[in-house]
Amino acid sequence: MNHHDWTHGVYAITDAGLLPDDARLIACCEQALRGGLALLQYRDKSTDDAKRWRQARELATLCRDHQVPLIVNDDTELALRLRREGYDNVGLHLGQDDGDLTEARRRLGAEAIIGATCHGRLELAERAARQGASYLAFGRFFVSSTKPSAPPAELSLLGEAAVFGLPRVAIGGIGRDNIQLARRAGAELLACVHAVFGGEDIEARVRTLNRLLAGEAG
Ligand SMILES: Cc1ncc(COP(=O)(O)OP(=O)(O)O)c(N)n1
Ligand SMILES: Cc1nc(C(=O)O)sc1CCOP(=O)(O)O
Ligand SMILES: [Mg+2]
Repeated sequence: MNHHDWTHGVYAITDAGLLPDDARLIACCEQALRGGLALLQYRDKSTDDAKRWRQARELATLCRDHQVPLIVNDDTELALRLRREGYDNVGLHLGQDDGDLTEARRRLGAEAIIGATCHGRLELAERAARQGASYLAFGRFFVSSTKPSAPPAELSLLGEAAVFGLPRVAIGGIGRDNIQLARRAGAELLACVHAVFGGEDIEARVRTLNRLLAGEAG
């Protein structure tokens, strides 16, 4: 797939509470894409497979139109099914309990973007890098209303993780007040749910985050 550089910038993650139906999900993601995303993640914890397939496929089409990769959270089978349909812009994000990364890499192929949750632990990052991760996600760094139970991590970890030579994602409470802090600590990708989808005028919200990342005042 021809896509923009996905290794730097705003990484938006969907939330079924904030985007409760297909129309809102697609309209809000389109606004976010217009604001300029490096990556978009489809994160839906429901067990409604038909809905998940329908929504993920629509998002894959939308992202392809914007030349942005769509990352499917948790679900290797769903990512694989989309790639087999020809959506080569689809990747996968795996947490520590979401299945085997080596196996996912084998099944999705060398080109697919596969990210791994590493919480606040360098040994998890080392293992994920060895197993073929494309990026390493650390967090949560700040208070997250989306996932208050996520274990906390120190910003200094981001600098230490440079040793793996993979793009570093910061997640957890990232927004306009702290995005520069996380960037300066070493994160190339700044993952946000609430800061992107938790209010009106999503395109403007993403543009503000991008301006802050570019070092301009928000
Ligand atoms: C970019 C990114 N980083 C971390 C996570 C969290 O993954 P996980 O620990 O599997 O938790 P859930 O998101 O599945 O609740 C993520 N999704 N994306
Ligand atoms: C999905 C997720 N994972 C986290 C982790 O630390 O692993 S924090 C988080 C939620 C991020 O949402 P918000 O930007 O609204 O805080
Ligand atoms: Mg998960």
